[in-house]
Amino acid sequence: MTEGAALETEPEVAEALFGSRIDLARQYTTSLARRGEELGLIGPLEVPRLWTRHIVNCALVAPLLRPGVVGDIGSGAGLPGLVLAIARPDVDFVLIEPMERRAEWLRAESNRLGLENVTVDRSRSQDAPYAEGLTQLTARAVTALSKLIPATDHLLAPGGEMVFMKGARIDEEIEAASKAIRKARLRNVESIVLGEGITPEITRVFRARVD
Ligand SMILES: C[S@@+](CC[C@H](N)C(=O)[O-])C[C@H]1O[C@@H](n2cnc3c(N)ncnc32)[C@H](O)[C@@H]1O
Repeated sequence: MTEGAALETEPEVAEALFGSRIDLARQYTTSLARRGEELGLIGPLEVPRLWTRHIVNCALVAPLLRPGVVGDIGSGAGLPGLVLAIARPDVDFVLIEPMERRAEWLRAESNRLGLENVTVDRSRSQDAPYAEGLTQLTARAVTALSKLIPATDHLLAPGGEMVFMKGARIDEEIEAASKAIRKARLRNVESIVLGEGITPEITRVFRARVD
């Protein structure tokens, strides 16, 4: 058994989320558990709860993605970008991360895992031009919606979607971002809860569409 598998607390949930890609998810988890703290990617308290709080929590977003190119803003350790790229080999991912050491980790990990659907762009979202536009954007723990929306809306193609993971105060954040939401002309704004009754670490998502 790998260290990643040893950290798994809900094997049946993991298999439902990752299917035949479960071994890749285990390899990534093992690697993050071994090297994440030393590389400053995760705090020491996160290792024992890596699987539930981070891997499963991110993988719950996978069913919301559609074929196309997803930009993951501020991927850091690869959360949610690498987890989603493992769960959804039918979707292409651009991991947009400005910090050199983190971008290096993301490149090395995606190569090691053989993820052909991942490219890494070492830049800030504000400086990352995608002429054809991205289909969807994901982000987790980057910044408040009131700042994240104006820093990312230019990256989306018409009809593209923001799918941002948020904490328990999501509704307050949406309220505080009302001006940014109007300015970016976001439509179908909603807050979604994923994983209820499946895992203790539910995931909250802000989803909205651009015209
Ligand atoms: C707190 S970490 C979260 C990392 C990861 N998403 C997670 O959930 O563990 C925030 C990350 O956002 C990145 N970041 C900050 N500002 C950014 C920007 N303007 N564009 C893209 N990434 C940014 C940081 O370099 C950092 O890796």
